[in-house]
Amino acid sequence: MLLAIDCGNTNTVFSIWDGTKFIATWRTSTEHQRTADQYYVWLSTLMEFQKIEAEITDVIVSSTVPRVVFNLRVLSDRYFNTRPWVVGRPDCALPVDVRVDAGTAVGPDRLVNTVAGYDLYGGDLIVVDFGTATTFDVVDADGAYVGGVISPGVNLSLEALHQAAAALPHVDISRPQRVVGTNTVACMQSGVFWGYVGLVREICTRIKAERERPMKIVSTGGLAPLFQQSADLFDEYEDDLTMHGLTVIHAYNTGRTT
Ligand SMILES: Nc1ncnc2c1ncn2[C@@H]1O[C@H](COP(=O)(O)OP(=O)(O)OP(=O)(O)O)[C@@H](O)[C@H]1O
Ligand SMILES: CC(C)(CO)[C@@H](O)C(=O)NCCC(=O)O
Ligand SMILES: [K+]
Repeated sequence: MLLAIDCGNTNTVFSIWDGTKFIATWRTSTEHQRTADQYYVWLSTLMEFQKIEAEITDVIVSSTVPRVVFNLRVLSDRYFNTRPWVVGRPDCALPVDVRVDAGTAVGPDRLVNTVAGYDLYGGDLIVVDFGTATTFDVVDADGAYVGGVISPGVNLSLEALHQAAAALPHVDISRPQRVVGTNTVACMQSGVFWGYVGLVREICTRIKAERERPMKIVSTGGLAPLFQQSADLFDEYEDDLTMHGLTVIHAYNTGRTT
């Protein structure tokens, strides 16, 4: 079975893929100090607890944090006796082209989202991922990643207000009832929530205009459903787009589904 690891700047997600479905998914915070042994203790405890008797034969990693890759490699070598596929490394081929300025190291999560989006919906796509940053990945008609947009993430925006202004509290995002807030928290939520609705709509409209063609918009990431409720921002929502992309890239490189 395949262990797929999606390491973001905030959270790292581990999923086990049996060739047709994910049989388990676990999330932990991303910490580059965590060693291979620590990962294994954590993983094996959860597997035991959930009575999952999966024999991991393959590992694939997408990491936006370069420093964690070393320990994930050791985890794979030492405990699963397999060399991991690492997205973005030359020996891990992608089923799509990457057409960007020379020397640009595109975030592996964005490449994986591109592959996943193209696999599920075909080309001429905008993939919007609400993670630490909110990214827009533009997928050409032939599936190529051709660039995109990086915006500050929703939680990051709220946190920045709290960090920079002495009187602004820590606030969690939610959809405010009204635009005009009558207390500090409501004012902050309104600014970020409705500001974000506008940001997403404006960026997608401009991408479509710049490319002069209709494009399907696919959203993913923890906060995507919150924004989908409020307006017709997206055509599709996928809760585990990145994980799906990892299985596609693994199959492309090995010729096996698991
Ligand atoms: N209704 C909600 N309100 C606040 N936060 C939410 C809500 N729903 C999901 N989340 C948050 O969304 C996050 C999941 O998003 P996702 O995994 O896409 O990105 P991330 O882990 O924050 O970022 P990265 O992938 O860059 O590490 C979780 O941290 C969770 O706290
Ligand atoms: C933008 C993030 C942080 C989103 O996770 C990640 O994709 C990244 O670190 N990207 C590198 C720069 C780029 O994608 O062009
Ligand atoms: K993510």
